[in-house]
Amino acid sequence: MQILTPHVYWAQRHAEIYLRVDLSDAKVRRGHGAKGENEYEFSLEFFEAVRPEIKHKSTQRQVDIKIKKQEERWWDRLTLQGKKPLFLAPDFDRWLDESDAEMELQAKEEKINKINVESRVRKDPYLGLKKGYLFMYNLVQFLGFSWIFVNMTVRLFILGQDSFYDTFHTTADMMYFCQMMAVLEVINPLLGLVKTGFFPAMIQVAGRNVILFVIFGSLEEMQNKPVVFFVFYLWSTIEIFRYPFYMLACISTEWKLLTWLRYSLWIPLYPLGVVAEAVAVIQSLPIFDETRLFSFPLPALLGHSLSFSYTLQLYLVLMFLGLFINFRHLYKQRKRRYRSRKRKVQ
Ligand SMILES: CCCCCCCCCCCCC[C@@H](O)CC(=O)SCCNC(=O)CCNC(=O)[C@H](O)C(C)(C)COP(=O)(O)OP(=O)(O)OC[C@H]1O[C@@H](n2cnc3c(N)ncnc32)[C@H](O)[C@@H]1OP(=O)(O)O
Repeated sequence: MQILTPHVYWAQRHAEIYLRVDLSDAKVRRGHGAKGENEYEFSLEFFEAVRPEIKHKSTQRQVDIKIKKQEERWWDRLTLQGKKPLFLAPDFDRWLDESDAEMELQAKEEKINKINVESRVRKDPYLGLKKGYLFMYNLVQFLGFSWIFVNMTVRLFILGQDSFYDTFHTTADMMYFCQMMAVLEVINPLLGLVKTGFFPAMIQVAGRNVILFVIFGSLEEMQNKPVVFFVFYLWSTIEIFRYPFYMLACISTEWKLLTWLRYSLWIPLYPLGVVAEAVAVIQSLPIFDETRLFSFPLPALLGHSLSFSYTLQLYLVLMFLGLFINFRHLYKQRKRRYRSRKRKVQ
């Protein structure tokens, strides 16, 4: 019995080669070809290296062979030699040109990504609970800061500059409540509930709480100073946009204007806030020196006690370091937000 060469049809993708051998009911080397039952054989020297594992499936009509390329790239032709063997032809049932194959690959990747995201989302049975908790937290903070903002604005319109002097007495309770709640913003990233970095949140919350509880809260002499007005007004101005932005994020909604305000208002407000807080710290230094509040007892040899104002002077340096860290963080968040949105639009 003579050994014949079967017709072989081929097509490729970036990662693999498909061969279709025109033999029906093929067993090893034997099959039913154009010239009847015979022994068939063919050999090909590929354009580039392929992996050793080869998959093949023999059906009543043909033998399908799938070979993986060593390197995932598009080949100019199937064989190393430029001249195509006579028994070889394109498999038009599977044929795709390079750009179509790329599109097919992209569609496959997108499908896989979608399935991955869906399965990840489905895997978290507490997602609804987490979103519900975050939504409620943001709502409460939004209402709290809105109350402070509206109260201060109305009083400013009615009383003018006189309203500067009793900001603390009219709004401090609500500010205490909101800033105590804000401690959750440090805990949330630790629990993996939000993607926020732990340090930026810690700097923000600790920084504000030092001003609120230590400087304003513990020194009555500070409570009727106009600086309280500026600090509270700057804090609440950003928060009445930041919290609704988070609330919408919890229900996968976005308002462009709100997003823009959340990621832009901090540019003037943050440095102004730090300057206002620094003024409050500087104004409190002589009061701490005078009252000796929180002063650190020293051995008699070294003097009476070390005034808390020295700690606050060190804190002033930390404040500007904190400003630098958080300014950089917010700048990166802004860039990330607008870069990823631009990519989605393309
Ligand atoms: C005793 C030790 C003391 C040590 C400290 C010493 C240094 C002190 C220096 C302090 C200086 C502070 C000055 C400051 O008080 C002055 C002012 O505040 S002035 C007013 C202006 N201020 C601002 O604009 C800052 C406002 N604050 C913030 O923006 C945040 O607190 C901050 C942590 C700084 C940044 O926020 P974040 O990292 O969360 O950025 P994103 O908003 O982009 O959020 C990231 C993703 O997480 C999702 N997320 C976050 N939180 C929530 C939430 N509560 N609910 C739902 N989702 C949330 C958010 O949607 C983002 O998700 P995605 O990326 O998918 O969009």
